[in-house]
Amino acid sequence: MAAGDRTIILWGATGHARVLRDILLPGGWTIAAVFDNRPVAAPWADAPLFIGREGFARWRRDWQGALPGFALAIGSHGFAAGKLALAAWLGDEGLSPLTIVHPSAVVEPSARLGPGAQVLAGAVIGAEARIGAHSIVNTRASIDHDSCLGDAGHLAPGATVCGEVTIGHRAMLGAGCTVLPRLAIGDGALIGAGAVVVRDVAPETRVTGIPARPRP
Ligand SMILES: CC(=O)SCCNC(=O)CCNC(=O)[C@H](O)C(C)(C)COP(=O)(O)OP(=O)(O)OC[C@H]1O[C@@H](n2cnc3c(N)ncnc32)[C@H](O)[C@@H]1OP(=O)(O)O
Repeated sequence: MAAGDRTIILWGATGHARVLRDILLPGGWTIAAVFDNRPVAAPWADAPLFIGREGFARWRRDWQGALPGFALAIGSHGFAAGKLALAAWLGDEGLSPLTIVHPSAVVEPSARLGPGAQVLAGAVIGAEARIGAHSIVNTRASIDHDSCLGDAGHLAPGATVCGEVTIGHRAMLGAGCTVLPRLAIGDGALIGAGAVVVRDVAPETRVTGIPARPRP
C-alpha cells in the first residue's frame, strides 16, 4: 500500500466497502469517513456516513489536518464510467487514490498496478501484467503474464485470464469465467459468470456460455 498517514475515506458504503475495510484495518489504516451516492444506512459506528457530493462538501468543510487518501468501494459494472469520473473529481479535490493489495495476493515483481487498483484475497497478477487505474481483481481471480486490464475494469471472483490478453476499460469479467490466451476484450464488455471466451469480444458487448457468444 502507498505510504502516507494511513487515513482514508471510502466512496461506497455497502458490500465492497466491507471487503476493503477488512484489508485496511489490519494494515493500520483508519477510515475517516464513508460516502455513498445513495441514501444507504451507515455501515459502521466509527466512520461517519455522508451522502453524495453535497455530503462530501460538508465533510471537507469540517475536516482538519492533511487530506486522507481515497478508495472507491464500488464493484458494479453499471457504474464503471461513473467511477472514473468520481476518481477524477476526488483528485481535483486534493485526495490521492490508494492502491490496495491483500496480503495473500501475489503480484509478480514485473507487474504494474495503476492508481487506485485493488487486488483482493488470493488473487494473482502475473509477470508483466498491467492493471488499470481503479480496477478490481477480486477474490482468487488471476490475470497471467503480459495481459492487461483497462481502467475501472473488474475481474470478479475466480475469473481466469490467460496470458497476453488485452482487456479494455470498464470491462467486467464475471465470476469463474475463463479467457483464452492472446484474445482482446473491448471497452465496456461484460463476460457472464462461468463463460469460456474463445474469440475476441467487441466493445460494449455482453457474452455468456461455453463457448461464449453474444447475447442481448
Ligand atoms: C464479490 C462479488 O460478488 S463480485 C460480483 C460478481 N458478479 C458476477 O460475476 C455476475 C456476472 N453476471 C452474470 O453472469 C449475469 O447473469 C449476466 C450479466 C450474464 C446476465 O444478467 P441478466 O441480464 O440479469 O440475466 P438474467 O438473470 O435475467 O437471466 C437471463 C437468462 O440468461 C441466463 N443466464 C444468466 N446468467 C448467465 C450466465 N452467466 N451464463 C449463462 N446463462 C446465463 C439465465 O438463466 C436466463 O436464461 P432463461 O432466459 O433461459 O431463463
